[in-house]
Amino acid sequence: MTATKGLEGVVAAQSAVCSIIDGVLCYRGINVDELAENATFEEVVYLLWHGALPKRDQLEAFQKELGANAQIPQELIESIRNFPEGVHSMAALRTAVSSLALYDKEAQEMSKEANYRKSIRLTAQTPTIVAAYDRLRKGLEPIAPREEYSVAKNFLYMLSGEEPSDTAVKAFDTALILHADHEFNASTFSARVTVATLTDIYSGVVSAIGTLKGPLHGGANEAVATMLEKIGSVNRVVPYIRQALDNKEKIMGFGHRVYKDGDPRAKWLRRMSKELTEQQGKTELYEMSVEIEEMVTGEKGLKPNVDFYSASVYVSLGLAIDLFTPIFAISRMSGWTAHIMEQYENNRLIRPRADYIGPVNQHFIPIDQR
Ligand SMILES: CC(=O)SCCNC(=O)CCNC(=O)[C@H](O)C(C)(C)COP(=O)(O)OP(=O)(O)OC[C@H]1O[C@@H](n2cnc3c(N)ncnc32)[C@H](O)[C@@H]1OP(=O)(O)O
Ligand SMILES: O=C([O-])CC(=O)C(=O)O
Repeated sequence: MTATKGLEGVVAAQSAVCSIIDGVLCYRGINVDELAENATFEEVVYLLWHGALPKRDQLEAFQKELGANAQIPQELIESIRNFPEGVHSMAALRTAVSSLALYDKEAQEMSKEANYRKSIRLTAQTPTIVAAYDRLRKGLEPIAPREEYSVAKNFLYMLSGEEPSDTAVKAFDTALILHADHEFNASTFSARVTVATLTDIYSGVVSAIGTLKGPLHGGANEAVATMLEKIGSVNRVVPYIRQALDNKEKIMGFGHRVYKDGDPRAKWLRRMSKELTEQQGKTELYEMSVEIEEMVTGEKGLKPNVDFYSASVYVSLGLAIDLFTPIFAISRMSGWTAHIMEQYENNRLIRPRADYIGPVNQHFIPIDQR
């Protein structure tokens, strides 16, 4: 048995949720470019879960359902209030989402209908958790979600308590669409491996959150923002990137396991980054990003992935850097749950083999003879 390192190119299962074929990303067969241009995040979530876009009345009912399920239990708010100071934002999210299961009477209920209801609650409550966490750590009281607001508007509203601008809501909504699903990425795969044991949906999404946290995956958007902060100005880009490349360091936000010719989501975020940084008078952020792209693509042939320009988009929206990966999770919760429901529908335990390379024919040696 020989192993394929990192399972590169291995087709692990069939799925009808999301495809990447010849560098084109589709959700349920619809090009993500069309969705980013025309859809709302709620329509995309419906599409991922139901396999087709909602009709008007279905969408209205769906939006209502999400709005009505966005509240989180007061016990959870008190628990987040008591989290130790300075904990990692993704550790906080992982624990908080895991705790949701403790207050959900249906947590262990495995019917298709119950898993759908839990997917609604998870997708509606995750933004509320992230906003509550951000306010509580600042010594502020959480702001209750408004039932009539979209997921994007509600989240921005719950962070500040102020009505977000239409531009901010639109940009954030598009970012949520672009991050919603991505075939068998690492976090989705861990969710599927987890639930393939027929454990509950909460266990699946908690595995996924832990996986998304890493800097080679979702954690890269925070790492990009930290790099932009460290670089500080356009004229420092070349020496900074030069040194990083010479030291064989990875430049965060570049490269991809599947896309070798560029991530189709990056062009959207690049455009949004240009527009928003101009509006916010933070054009240097965009200029630095473009300069980094030119250098990394020019020297290494590596193209920006979804995490690269999302960093300057989120900075322009005034979001705290360590919320960037939790924001990714807010969106990806829809994809994780779509995949989990698909896995339950046609389940088989996921259990590959290892190519053993350790010692053989070893024997137990009594402790005083070792
Ligand atoms: C939402 C997402 O998860 S998108 C990805 C987010 N992650 C990042 O942006 C982190 C930076 N990028 C990377 O680490 C990688 O490109 C990954 C993890 C995305 C893909 O990894 P893999 O498919 O395993 O590629 P791998 O890490 O083997 O890279 C292949 C070669 O390109 C180089 N390389 C890949 N990405 C980068 C990078 N960002 N900067 C510098 N060099 C890189 C590697 O060093 C390696 O070079 P070598 O062959 O000389 O050793
Ligand atoms: O697919 C991947 O490997 C990572 C990625 O881009 C995503 O999860 O959006």
